[in-house]
Amino acid sequence: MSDSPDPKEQPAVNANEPVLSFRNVCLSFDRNRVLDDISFEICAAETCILLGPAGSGKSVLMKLAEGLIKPDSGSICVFGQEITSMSEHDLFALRRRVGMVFQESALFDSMTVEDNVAYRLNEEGVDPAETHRRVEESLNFVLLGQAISKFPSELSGGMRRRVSIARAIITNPDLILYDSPTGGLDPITSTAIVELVAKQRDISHTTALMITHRLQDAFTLATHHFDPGVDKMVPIPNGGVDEKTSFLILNEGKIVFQGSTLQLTHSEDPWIKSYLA
Ligand SMILES: Nc1ncnc2c1ncn2[C@@H]1O[C@H](COP(=O)(O)OP(=O)(O)OP(=O)(O)O)[C@@H](O)[C@H]1O
Repeated sequence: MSDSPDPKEQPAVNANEPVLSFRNVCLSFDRNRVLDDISFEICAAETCILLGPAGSGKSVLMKLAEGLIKPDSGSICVFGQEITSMSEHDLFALRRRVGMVFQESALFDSMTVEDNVAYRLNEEGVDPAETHRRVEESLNFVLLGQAISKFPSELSGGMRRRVSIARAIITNPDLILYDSPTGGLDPITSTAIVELVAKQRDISHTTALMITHRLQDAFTLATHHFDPGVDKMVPIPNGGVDEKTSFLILNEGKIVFQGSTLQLTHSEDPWIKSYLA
């Protein structure tokens, strides 16, 4: 057992400090530098969209944020706590405050949708009636209440992605890490998933880091709001953008852009212009 305090018992999110921060983070595999001097921060209620060509280091950056791998140098703080030197026990406790949506949904095929979504609550020993209520609430949030008794193999790719989001939000996380939540989905299904990301951002104001390979999804998220009145995502009027959504772009392990949607669309940098073209 560790002497350090249980992160779950600490104050939810201090609005004055970043929820996630990287400072001068470097990582090499076999002398091949895959992340080079990465520094950025995401504050409470902000959504950071992580873009970049294949192999630019997006997934590695997310694995570092989850504490699954350690950097060679630099500092990574989650909820103000340095995680690069944290024990597995403390990381485990800290991850209870983080929702993760993995690239391929990563559902347990032998479990029903209900058991998949309930997984973390069951691990924490939450009362079964309370767990069932929260599973229903999470599944209703992702518009999948009718699938509660099904198995993952009975669901479409888009439905599995919804279940994955329901599983990530059931603990009311303070940070959500979305690793390519629309990867492999057709454009219409992708937009439905982006709508859920917007819904979580605009209703629960959860801090988020989202990798996407699809520029269209990134800009849809940046230019739309979820409107609870009509229960769907709508364009922000007058060509507006969401002020809490920003972009981070990697290329060959380096940050080549960091800033707002408007800064991105007005960038004069030749590489950025050709990447967005
Ligand atoms: N465990 C590993 N061992 C060695 N090299 C690795 C390892 N994981 C990632 N890499 C290398 O690190 C680089 C960045 O990989 P990463 O998966 O982060 O890219 P990415 O931007 O997420 O790509 P994609 O868009 O294709 O998912 C790649 O060159 C990759 O081959």
